[in-house]
Amino acid sequence: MSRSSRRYHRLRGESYSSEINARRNYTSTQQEYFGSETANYFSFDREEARGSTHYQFGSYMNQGGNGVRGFQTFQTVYREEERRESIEEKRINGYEDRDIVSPPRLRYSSCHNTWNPRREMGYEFNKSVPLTFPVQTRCCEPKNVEKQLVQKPLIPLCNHRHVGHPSLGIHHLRLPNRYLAILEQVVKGCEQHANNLKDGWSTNLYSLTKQDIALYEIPHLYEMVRPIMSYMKAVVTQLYGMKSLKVDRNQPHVLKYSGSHRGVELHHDKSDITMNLMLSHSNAYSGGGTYFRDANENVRLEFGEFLIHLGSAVHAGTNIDGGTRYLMVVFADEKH
Ligand SMILES: O=C(O)CCC(=O)C(=O)O
Ligand SMILES: [Fe+2]
Repeated sequence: MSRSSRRYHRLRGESYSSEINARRNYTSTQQEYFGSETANYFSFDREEARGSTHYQFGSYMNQGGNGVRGFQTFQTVYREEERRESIEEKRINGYEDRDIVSPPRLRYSSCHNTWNPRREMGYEFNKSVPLTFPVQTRCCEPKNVEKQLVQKPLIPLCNHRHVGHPSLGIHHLRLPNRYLAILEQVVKGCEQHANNLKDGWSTNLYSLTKQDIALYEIPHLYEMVRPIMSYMKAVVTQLYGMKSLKVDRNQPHVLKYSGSHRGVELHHDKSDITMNLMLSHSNAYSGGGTYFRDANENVRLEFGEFLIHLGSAVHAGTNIDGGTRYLMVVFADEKH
């Protein structure tokens, strides 16, 4: 094993944890541990080290290269992995743990002070909750690491996936179950409200969507969706690395597609970020969906699922063929 290949050693992310699991049952001799397979397994290049959570224990192994040292080092890593898992459990149970750092923020703010989330959307998000330890790296040492460590705890993401290439910044997620009952109330409340309006759903809020109601018109609904708004905003700020968001008084608003108003043509929104939450069950209408031109994908959300995308992403509301489709839409801007 060359000196340089010993220098950096990886311990991070999902792919790694399965390797660690495999190692739990690993009962090798110390010679095996230092075998060439292991050397490759642990080594990775400087570029990959940049911004990754990893442990530098190359120095241990360099100290005379004696097997006992190496083995102890592995034990340390193993214990760290256990600690990581127990933190993950705590977070899922709703504990706050201020040691947990958002990887994208740490990664980018430490490496590129001028990082612009809209320009560089291509970073990877773990499918489940991304968790890391704050570990300073030799090659990219954050100057104000103390400041960065005190951050908001991460919001657990439900069923997160990218629509199209991650660089498009289009996210498909689901609301946690605790919010779902509210959504049915929103549809009912809007219908009741529209029945009392002269023009029904045609409030002329937005020219394209035609049938929409701003929830501030229905104060009890506005209050009801407040926690959902907070949740979605927190997800947005986390995903795009933004400080906070501001919305105008038409947010959130509810759209209704029915009868001759079946969809909206290709367009982009005037917002920085758009959130689009499905209020209908998918068997309540046929056809429909949100079509993203650059991903060439029509996303047919299930009840309680939502899309987050840049306002600049070109998209359309695909025509429904029958039934009624309700959405709650939020146009938001980044607050600097
Ligand atoms: O109907 C949809 O899925 C998209 C709605 C939309 O694009 C909008 O309200 O701006
Ligand atoms: Fe839109």
